Amino acid sequence: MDIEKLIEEIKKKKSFLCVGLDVDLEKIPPHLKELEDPIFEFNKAIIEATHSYAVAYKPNTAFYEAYGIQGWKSLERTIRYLNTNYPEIFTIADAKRGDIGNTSTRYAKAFLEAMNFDSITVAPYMGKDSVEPFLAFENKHTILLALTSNQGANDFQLQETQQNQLFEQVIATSQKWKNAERLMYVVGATKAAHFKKIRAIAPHHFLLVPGVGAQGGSLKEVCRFGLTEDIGLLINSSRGIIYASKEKDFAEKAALKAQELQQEMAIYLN
Ligand SMILES: O=c1ccn([C@@H]2O[C@H](COP(=O)(O)O)[C@@H](O)[C@H]2O)c(=O)[nH]1
Repeated sequence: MDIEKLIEEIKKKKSFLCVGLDVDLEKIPPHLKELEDPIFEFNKAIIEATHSYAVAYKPNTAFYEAYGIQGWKSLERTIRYLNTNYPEIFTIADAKRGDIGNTSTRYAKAFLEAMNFDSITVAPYMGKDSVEPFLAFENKHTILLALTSNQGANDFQLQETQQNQLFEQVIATSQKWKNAERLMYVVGATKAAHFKKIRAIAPHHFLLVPGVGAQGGSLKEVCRFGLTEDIGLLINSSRGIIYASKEKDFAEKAALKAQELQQEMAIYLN
């Protein structure tokens, strides 16, 4: 999907919400567990209930890989369902890959070609030649981990180097790489204090922002400096939406949570 289509969808829905599909069989309603593919059935119900409030879906691959071959099958059915029924919705494989170039190409093929996701999250630690194979895929997007939402971001990303903090170098340097126009960045909502600085280095790039909801990040604080003329934000909430209820009304309750966030977003878009 090209970026203009994503922006068009955001404007149409007045939403820059990304719903995280992090399915844990221990948290889904018991009646679904009797079905042949409970993970897919759960996702399908969540997608049907929330798609009018969301412009993106982000399955974190760990939640599927944890169930072996059956998990991969559920992930494949989920992405196929989205691509078939809602091709206007942006899809993110939150896989956090990255390796020597030769191997990165295979990761890129797996998620961007075979599974046909619109984008994939990538770790920047191995540098340019580990990221460029992802950027080579036309009409696809690479979302580089810049400043993550967890406490451990202090260990490396927020370390002062001679000129600035390490995450700032990641953002500044990666913009010089080939096909950097297809680059986005992950920045945690829990790091709202850094958004002004980030926008000074990356004024136009889209930021994927996890950490609203279960991790306590503030949508309002993120929007204060994060929003751009072309919106430039995708705000993810996973547990806060998909586990709003663990009973039979789970999809209904998820829709209410998604709508709540969408309505707040519509205010900031005005
Ligand atoms: O910095 C990061 C990068 C990725 N994530 C992922 O986003 C979701 C957040 O889930 P919630 O349930 O809304 O907390 C999850 O898949 C994380 O692995 C992140 O949280 N922070």
